[in-house]
Amino acid sequence: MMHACPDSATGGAPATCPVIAMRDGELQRQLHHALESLAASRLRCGQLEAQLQAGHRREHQQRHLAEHDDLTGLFNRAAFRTRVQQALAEDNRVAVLMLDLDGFKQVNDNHGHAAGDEVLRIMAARIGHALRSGDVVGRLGGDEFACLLRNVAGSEQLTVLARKLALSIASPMHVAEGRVSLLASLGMAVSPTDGNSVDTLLATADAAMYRAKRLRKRQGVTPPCDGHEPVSERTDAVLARP
Ligand SMILES: Nc1nc2c(ncn2[C@@H]2O[C@H](COP(=O)(O)OP(=O)(O)OP(=O)(O)O)[C@@H](O)[C@H]2O)c(=O)[nH]1
Repeated sequence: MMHACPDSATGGAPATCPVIAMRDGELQRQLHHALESLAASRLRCGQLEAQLQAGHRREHQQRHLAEHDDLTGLFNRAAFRTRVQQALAEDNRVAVLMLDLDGFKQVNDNHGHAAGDEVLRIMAARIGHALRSGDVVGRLGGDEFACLLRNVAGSEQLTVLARKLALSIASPMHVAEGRVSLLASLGMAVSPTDGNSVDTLLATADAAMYRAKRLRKRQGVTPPCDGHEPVSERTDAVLARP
């Protein structure tokens, strides 16, 4: 059966429309085919979207692995350095606080390596809790941690933080059915006073930390001292300068 359909090209005059002219069965077959293609396309779109999301997840995981320390979940040394670099490019006053546990080796020796791992995880969490939400914490290796503080207001803020950290770290913990109480030696450097590069800031904070450690060892300081004295000395010395 032939149908007439309006044709705008002929000014609305009826014209023969070959598609409509097909048999109803043929139209249904083509409609069915079109719907099948549509369903297949939707399925393919869904599969592509899932593949894309899996790719993004893999990329995110790989980036996370590349930037984070497995044991504590903190930034690793390279990622921490990158954050310091970014902070120096954006902020005037950036402080790096370096921290190394004292006598940590004894934990491994006395309680086992797994207990040592647990202590490192607990210390990482304690350091994170002591900081503001925008601050950055990294584990530079072994029992050495570093904090990056941006928009540092002044020496008082750093002194308060150093004491808070030292006290938090020193509080006893229970691991492997034993009680562990450790101190940490801290050192810090502030830009621009102590330098404007990642290397200088980290090296200055590191040197300050080792001075604090040497001092502590000379003094034979042991827990339950809160361990902040060398830090406040260092803080005052750094921030007293114009
Ligand atoms: N459990 C555990 N131990 C580690 C890890 N990484 C490093 N260590 C150990 O941590 C210790 C760090 O060495 P030191 O800093 O010299 O030990 P310390 O007793 O703290 O010495 P001081 O800093 O001089 O007080 C070494 O014994 C390492 O084997 C780790 O991921 N897990």
